[in-house]
Amino acid sequence: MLVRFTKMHGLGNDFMVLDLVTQRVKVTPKLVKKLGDRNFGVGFDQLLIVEPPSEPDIDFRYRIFNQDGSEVENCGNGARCFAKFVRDKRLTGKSEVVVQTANGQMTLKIHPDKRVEVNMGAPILAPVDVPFQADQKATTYAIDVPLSQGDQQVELSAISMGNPHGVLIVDSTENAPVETLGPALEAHERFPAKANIGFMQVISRNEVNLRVFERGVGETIACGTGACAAVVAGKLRGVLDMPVTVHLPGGDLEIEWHGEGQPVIMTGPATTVYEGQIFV
Ligand SMILES: N[C@@H](CCC[C@H](N)C(=O)O)C(=O)O
Repeated sequence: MLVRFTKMHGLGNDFMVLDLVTQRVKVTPKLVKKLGDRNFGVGFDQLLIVEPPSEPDIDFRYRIFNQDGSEVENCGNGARCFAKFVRDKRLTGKSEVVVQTANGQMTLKIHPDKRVEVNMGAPILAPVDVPFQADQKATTYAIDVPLSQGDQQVELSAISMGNPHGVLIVDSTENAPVETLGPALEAHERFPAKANIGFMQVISRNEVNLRVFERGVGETIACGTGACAAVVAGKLRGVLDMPVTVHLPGGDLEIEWHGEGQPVIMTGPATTVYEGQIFV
């Protein structure tokens, strides 16, 4: 069967977007892995699926698969591309749409300057809901990380933006041990659903550098939910004021969060690369 798709990116975090409002495809982990292969398929960090809503107050259902075939709860950069996609494909005439993810709702708003603002909802801080194994809620947790050269202790904040994140503060993102600590923490036993791991360098109270080792992918050049989790961690740790510019290897995001119970607002670009068709 020939399937239409669009290749997009949000600051270089790249996506294959499938419209399952007007076409039918059985999406399996095996198919996702095949399509996500950068040598034998289309290649992407995440596959984004646009589906009709299951409730009347929602515009679309938004599903996300990592390159390794796992279905996940959220993708921030993908959300901005989702908004551009449904407008460009005339699946909606609205410039503000409400989407349903596996873990909640998000509102996506296209600005006149074409940047997309996403209301990501309130971060989840209770360890059991991240999920993160801890006796009680804290701003940071000290955890032992088994590495081939011996155990290392790190301090991290455990935050869910619908999907689980661990955020570490480092002196410099350039020299951060992303390749070693990233995979070890992603699969750490205290994150039972695994986690995305962010390495944040605080430049000033309104500016940070960030690298993210993404669950199910590896290091990507931008992670939207990772940027939101990092800003939440920085505010909880008393080192950031709002708004915050997050410099990721692929470009900048503007993030705002005003405290517990409040939604995180993320604003940034969404880009279409090309349209394609592939036999599945
Ligand atoms: N690239 C993303 C996050 C995608 C999902 C993540 N890898 C997970 O497994 O939770 C973003 O921009 O937020």
